[in-house]
Amino acid sequence: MGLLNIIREIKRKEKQIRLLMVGLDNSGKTTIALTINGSRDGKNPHRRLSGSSLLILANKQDIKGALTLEEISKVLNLEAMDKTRHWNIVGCSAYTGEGLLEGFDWLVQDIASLDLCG
Ligand SMILES: Nc1nc2c(ncn2[C@@H]2O[C@H](COP(=O)(O)OP(=O)(O)OP(=O)(O)O)[C@@H](O)[C@H]2O)c(=O)[nH]1
Repeated sequence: MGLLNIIREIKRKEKQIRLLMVGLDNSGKTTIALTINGSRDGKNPHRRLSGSSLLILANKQDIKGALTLEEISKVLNLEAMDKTRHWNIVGCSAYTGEGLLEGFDWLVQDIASLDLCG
């Protein structure tokens, strides 16, 4: 199922997803939000993050010399994360759109699977 279909399905079921996007200054958060859905961005982070899905977008992969996923995983020590945490790291470019669908597709599917279990 494509991302748009999944989003439509969630809307049809009147479900809401709270998305908190965190990143370094100038990392491309706004550009990703604009590329994905137009002009909305999240300025109201929700406090209850426990049990939430974590998607790490390694943006600007179109730039030569950008850190690889392996390098970023190592720096962030992702493997040491709590094993109950659902997480994924995806390389992307908000300029070309590459990887964004894959990343958000995983996020939506993962949230849907958590919802079914919970
Ligand atoms: N080459 C390249 N540049 C990008 C990409 N995404 C964003 N940029 C550029 O990076 C700069 C910062 O992008 P923003 O989307 O404003 O970043 P931000 O994370 O919202 O920045 P802050 O508001 O400082 O937190 C802009 O000049 C964008 O055009 C990308 O995938 N590739």
